Amino acid sequence: MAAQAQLTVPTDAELLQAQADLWRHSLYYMTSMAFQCAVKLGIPTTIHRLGGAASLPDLVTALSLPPAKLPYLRRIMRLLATSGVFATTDVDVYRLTPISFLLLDGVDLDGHPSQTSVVLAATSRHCVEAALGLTDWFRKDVAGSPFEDLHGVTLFDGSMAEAEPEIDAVFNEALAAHDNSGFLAVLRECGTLFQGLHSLTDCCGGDGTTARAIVEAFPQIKCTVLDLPRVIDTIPADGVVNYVAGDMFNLVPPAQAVLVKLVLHHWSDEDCVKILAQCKKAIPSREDGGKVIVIDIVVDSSSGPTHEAELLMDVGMMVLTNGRQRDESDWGEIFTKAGFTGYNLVKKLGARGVFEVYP
Ligand SMILES: C[S@@+](CC[C@H](N)C(=O)[O-])C[C@H]1O[C@@H](n2cnc3c(N)ncnc32)[C@H](O)[C@@H]1O
Repeated sequence: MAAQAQLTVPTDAELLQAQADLWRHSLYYMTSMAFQCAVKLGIPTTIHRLGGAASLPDLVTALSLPPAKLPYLRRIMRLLATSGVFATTDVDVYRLTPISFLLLDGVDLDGHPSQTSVVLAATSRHCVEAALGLTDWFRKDVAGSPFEDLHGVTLFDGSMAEAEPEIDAVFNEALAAHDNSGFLAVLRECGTLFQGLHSLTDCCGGDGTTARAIVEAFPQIKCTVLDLPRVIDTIPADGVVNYVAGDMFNLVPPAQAVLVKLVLHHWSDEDCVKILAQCKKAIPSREDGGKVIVIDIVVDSSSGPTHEAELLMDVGMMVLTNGRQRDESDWGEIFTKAGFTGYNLVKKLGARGVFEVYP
């Protein structure tokens, strides 16, 4: 008979704590919904307009809520303060934290655009219903994500624009806010990556926001943006950036460096290898200064509280797309398979890693 591992039954204290943890895990979505509610009510922007701190009666008045809702608002705000969305020092007075600073409408935070649309998209009925479909999806032999399986459309490929233009607009706004967030910090913290470059192709560069920021900081760099025709055809020529319509799986316009920012986490490993192989064809040898700059999430178990966010983003990718978040060794493997000789993880900024990858 196989030896049985000795079963240690948890103590009363451990089981009582476990029950509280079980409530927390089962009710995490209440935090997401309270967060969505605060964003939809405009609480961060209202606190900002009220001078950076607001009492509950101030909020009720400024938001034109029925006075009878004050005790309920207190309960939502208490939860969100415990989660770090707001800070509270005096009883019933709430202040902004870095999280709520990211949710201000019409306030320029120097390269950190408002993430309101990210919250609205991530907590939308479409995403929540896709996540509710995970169990069915696991039991079915289907290739697409739970989102595709449930809604019959793929995010960001144009198919949702036809089926549901309103929600497609919310998702596209969220994608732009997410992808544009923090790039000026990359230029400030990792500027040496771009110094000395004479040309750069931003692969999947969308409307050119990133490329224009690069040219503004490094005017000697001739920037080209590659994106699909349906994106490029809507961009007016600006005389700053060269816009090329095409398919990265076929050809990436040649340059000394290629930037691939927040693209690869949307794709499978096999597709990442194909995309990076095209990027490699676009650049000169390492001796001639050729390189690919990859900016993407790097899962890192030593990154403290950010690690949980990295894992949530990974499962989020699984529910919504065919992509995934990767740790450094996953990235290294993909770079090698695509034919690169080495890489340097130049810096980790929040959950994002900035890689220099050498041909
Ligand atoms: C996640 S966004 C990229 C974000 C952008 N790099 C940034 O940081 O702002 C994905 C972009 O890839 C483009 N795209 C998708 N498939 C493509 C393909 N096969 N060739 C070129 N661009 C593609 C989409 O049109 C979209 O603009």
